[in-house]
Amino acid sequence: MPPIQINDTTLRDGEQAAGVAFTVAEKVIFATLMDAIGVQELEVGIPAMGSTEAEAITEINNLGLKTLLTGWNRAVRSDIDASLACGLERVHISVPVSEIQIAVKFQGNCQSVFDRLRDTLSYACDRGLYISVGGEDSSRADDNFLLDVALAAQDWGASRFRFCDTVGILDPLTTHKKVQQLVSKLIIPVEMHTHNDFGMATANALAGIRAGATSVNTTVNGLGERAGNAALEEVVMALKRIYGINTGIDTSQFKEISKFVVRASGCDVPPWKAIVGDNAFTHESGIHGHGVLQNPATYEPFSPEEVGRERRLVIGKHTGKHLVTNLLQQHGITLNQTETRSLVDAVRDLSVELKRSLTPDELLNLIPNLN
Ligand SMILES: CC(=O)SCCNC(=O)CCNC(=O)[C@H](O)C(C)(C)COP(=O)(O)OP(=O)(O)OC[C@H]1O[C@@H](n2cnc3c(N)ncnc32)[C@H](O)[C@@H]1OP(=O)(O)O
Ligand SMILES: O=C(O)CCC(=O)C(=O)O
Repeated sequence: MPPIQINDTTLRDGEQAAGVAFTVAEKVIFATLMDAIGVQELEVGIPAMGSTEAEAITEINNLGLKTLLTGWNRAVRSDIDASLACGLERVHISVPVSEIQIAVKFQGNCQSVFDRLRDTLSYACDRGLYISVGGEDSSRADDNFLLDVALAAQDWGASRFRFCDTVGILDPLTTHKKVQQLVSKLIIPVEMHTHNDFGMATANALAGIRAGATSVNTTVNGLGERAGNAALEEVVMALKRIYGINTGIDTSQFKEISKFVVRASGCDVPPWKAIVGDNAFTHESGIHGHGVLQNPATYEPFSPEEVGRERRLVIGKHTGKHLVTNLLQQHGITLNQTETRSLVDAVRDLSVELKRSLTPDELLNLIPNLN
């Protein structure tokens, strides 16, 4: 498969998550962190939103980062002016392509999609900008209409077309079919933009890549509108580990960047969240512990260090004798078989009572001889 470009939109679609509002300083730090780990492109915000957003974008643009910076725009000339005022050299222009979106935005006038696109594309082209075009709600659009819009965008100077599953209604098989059709007819690259309303944002992003898309939108932790977007850490690790595609991104900083976004957004990630969740490399169950103690690959798809994590073995309701014995050995304690079995039973009872795993001290306190 060809190289894949990550175009992270935490600063645009990530921040559109209800209740999230990054400060200028947070946006600048985030962009610097993403640049440092080698993310190729950032959708850096919406210049037309006004002065604070424009200030953040301008400040990031002035840093001279290696990562490419793209501003999000409606098909409106004043939006392009706002992007230019921030010093951006790359703009993304979005047009609605489904019947329902065209109805609410352009009063059902499909010709308006082409007219506005042509107008803003020529306006941006005349100013020497790199232009990406997005088909908002591509997944619910008529396939022929979507293709006509994408071909028109290509003819009028767009350098990339974004396929958007705006309300996250696709599954990977349908995504593959739709994106393959688009890719086969276009010369310009196709970018995937997927939402997680049915929990398939990452899977659909990957399906689009399998179908020939060469760019993909992500957000850190999957932060984004409603149920969020395809998560940076999931897409990059799946590309690397499932398809053998190295994006060149330093994945060892994923946990640190995830923590930064948790703090800046005020949105925590659940313990079971892939890659960055607290439990992603934590083992408690007896059978898993028994396996991991001999060979971690029995229950880990890749090593935690690869994404800035550490393996944790904890004692709890599901723990068996091997894990308990291992922890006791670390404290220089050896029990016979009967004592170990009694201890495992006591661990189960206390875990149920406390409704959590036990600390090492709590485990040691259960040993009769130590009480
Ligand atoms: C699927 C997506 O994520 S799309 C991106 C969504 N992101 C955001 O909306 C976040 C930032 N948005 C904003 O700050 C504001 O919406 C602004 C600055 C862009 C516009 O603000 P306002 O002038 O107050 O308009 P408001 O937000 O109420 O309505 C949106 C307007 O944009 C128009 N519009 C929406 N999409 C497009 C488009 N792709 N091209 C052209 N016009 C569009 C709507 O028809 C409506 O037009 P109207 O002002 O003539 O009625
Ligand atoms: O870029 C576009 O056209 C819209 C992107 C978007 O946020 C979406 O469709 O959910």
